[in-house]
Amino acid sequence: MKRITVLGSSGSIGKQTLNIISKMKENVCIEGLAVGSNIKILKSQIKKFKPAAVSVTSPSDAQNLKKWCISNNIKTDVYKGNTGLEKLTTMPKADMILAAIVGAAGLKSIIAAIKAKKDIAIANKEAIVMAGSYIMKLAAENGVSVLPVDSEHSAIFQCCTDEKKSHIKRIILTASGGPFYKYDKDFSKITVEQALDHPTWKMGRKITVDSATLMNKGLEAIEASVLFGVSINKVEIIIHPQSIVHSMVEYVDGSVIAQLSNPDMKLPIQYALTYPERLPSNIKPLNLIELNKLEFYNPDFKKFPCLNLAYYAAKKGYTVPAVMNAANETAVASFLNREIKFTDIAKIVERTVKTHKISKNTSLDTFIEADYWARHYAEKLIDEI
Ligand SMILES: NC(=O)C1=CN([C@@H]2O[C@H](COP(=O)(O)OP(=O)(O)OC[C@H]3O[C@@H](n4cnc5c(N)ncnc54)[C@H](OP(=O)(O)O)[C@@H]3O)[C@@H](O)[C@H]2O)C=CC1
Ligand SMILES: CC(=O)[C@@H](O)[C@H](O)COP(=O)(O)O
Ligand SMILES: [Mn+2]
Repeated sequence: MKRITVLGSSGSIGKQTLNIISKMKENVCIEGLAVGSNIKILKSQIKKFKPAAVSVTSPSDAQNLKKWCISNNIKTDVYKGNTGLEKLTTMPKADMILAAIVGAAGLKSIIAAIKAKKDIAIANKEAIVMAGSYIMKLAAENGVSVLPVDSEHSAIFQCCTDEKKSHIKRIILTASGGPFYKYDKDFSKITVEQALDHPTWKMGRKITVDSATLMNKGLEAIEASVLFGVSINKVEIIIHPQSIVHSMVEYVDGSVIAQLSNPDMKLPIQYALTYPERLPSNIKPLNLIELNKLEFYNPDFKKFPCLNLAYYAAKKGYTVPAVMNAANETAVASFLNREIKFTDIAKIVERTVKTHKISKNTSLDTFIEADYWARHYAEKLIDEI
């Protein structure tokens, strides 16, 4: 029996993870759950999964939840704040942490989990972009596996089993293109509702906006380079509107290996949970005849400047990806609050990245300081708009 702690259990990935686990009771069970402030969803998850402990952000939420557990005769411990999140993450009985907190907010819990020698199923791509080199080094030192949950990276992982890195010629990362790939109207007038209308995936709000700007694919290119130890120059992006081919790996002999399925995050989540086993799943079987055609196009780097920014950040390295990520998180939150235009997102990220003075120190504190600086700088730019 594998014992899993799910960080971000009230989110899109978190809820799908619990859905899968509820159908795999003989193989996997829940040890801990963490949310930010969505106590309503957490209460229903506590009732169903009876975790040993949970964690929430605010002290008052934690206090009320403790009372609720006592009055419902539930023996779940309740932790609070960042220290509570780390305590939950390092609970001795957990075998694996599923990291699905959105944004840099998830970084410290991932570090704590690795130090406690927990395997990581990682959805939280922002943490990898921010401090990927540090995370991977720490994982290697602690003998910890970092298993991808992101659909493209799960695909690449499945296309790479038992292959030498030197055999990889390039990674071909597929992108749906988001809602605006063929959009020919004024991008500055794009509304929040339009940006949240993703053509193939139903996800949290932040990643959905990233898919619309194609920053998601930029983050994923960096994520692929870090997770698979491959130069960013070997990571290429290709638009594939059907989201059936989740990514491909081309080898030096010209062989290209791809992983296909209908778009459903339950598959990569389940694979990360059960790896190296494969268990049956209830995802819709792939019917290529019914699908009829799979299309592939070049990405438009002019229309989607975030793609260029991500490659620029990856090539500069050191603190630049952390700065780009933090500026993007700040700008996307501001767009979602209807404070800035869709096109301001890339502008704010670019100005923040280009103003930043790179630090070549690779300590965790350096990445955290770069993230902090970038958030403040981006906020200043937003105030000036
Ligand atoms: N959704 C998807 O299909 C995919 C997502 N990913 C990645 O997975 C991650 C999660 O995405 P998604 O599930 O869509 O996001 P959601 O916005 O749906 O969920 C985010 C989760 O993070 C929690 N959270 C946010 N801040 C904190 C905090 N400070 N402390 C504790 N918990 C916090 C939220 O809790 P609360 O609800 O209480 O605020 C919620 O449970 C992202 O990094 C995303 O890029 C990758 C591939 C696919
Ligand atoms: C499901 C998943 O992995 C997302 O990251 C997805 O890739 C988003 O779609 P885009 O290809 O539009 O960014
Ligand atoms: Mn993805």
